[in-house]
Amino acid sequence: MATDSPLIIALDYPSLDAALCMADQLDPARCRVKVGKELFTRSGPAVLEALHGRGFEVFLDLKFHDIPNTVASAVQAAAEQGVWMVNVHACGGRRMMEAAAKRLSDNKLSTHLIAVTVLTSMQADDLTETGVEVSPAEQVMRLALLTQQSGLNGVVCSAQEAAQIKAQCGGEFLKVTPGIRPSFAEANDQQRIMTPTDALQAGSTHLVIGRPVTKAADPMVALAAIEAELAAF
Ligand SMILES: O=C(O)c1cc(=O)[nH]c(=O)n1[C@@H]1O[C@H](COP(=O)(O)O)[C@@H](O)[C@H]1O
Repeated sequence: MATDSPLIIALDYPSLDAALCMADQLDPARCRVKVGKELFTRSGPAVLEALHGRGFEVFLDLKFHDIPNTVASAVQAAAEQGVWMVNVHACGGRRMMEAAAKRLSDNKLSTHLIAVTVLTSMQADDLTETGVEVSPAEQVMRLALLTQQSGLNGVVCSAQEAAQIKAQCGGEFLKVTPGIRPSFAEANDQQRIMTPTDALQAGSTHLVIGRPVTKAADPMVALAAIEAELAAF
């Protein structure tokens, strides 16, 4: 089922049962869901079948980063399982991203392909330790432009960088932003955060939200509070 909601709920659970227990409380008309490394490593493609069977559009977040042929083949495998979106790491470089995008278009696969720029858990000193001497905002912009030139549909970035990416890459280029923290939620391990409304105002096209909903005392109350905030936007 297609939805025009910007919300993507991260199903970061250690088992298929736990993930489906959450999914069964969600409405595919009101959000998409994200399957990440922990859940996919434990449950495999069965989780994709189960979520598709419930009508959800799925973002398969495995952040591929490898040589071009390996990443292109992994992206093709994901798309052939019908996922709505899949991602790679932009720091894998132009040839890796171009190979992945070409593999999708050669096979007429319409899955959205996006690239992670700088993880929302990172700050300037984390980048410095990896040899990147520019600020997170500069590095995100550099990788966003590279991603666009490589033919991908958008990036994962923090909402703090969404406005600049919108200005340079345009409104159609997807800005998928994790690190979303409603005022009632803790930051946890996220560093570059923003509230849902501020994120949309800044130009985010999709908001990835995990623990503020999934670890809330009542996940549905937390989700309703976020939806109410966005409805007023
Ligand atoms: O690619 C992602 O989805 C991602 C990229 C990034 O830079 N930061 C980030 O937090 N994520 C994912 O977004 C989700 C955020 O979850 P919460 O911090 O619980 O809201 C997690 O599943 C992360 O793996």
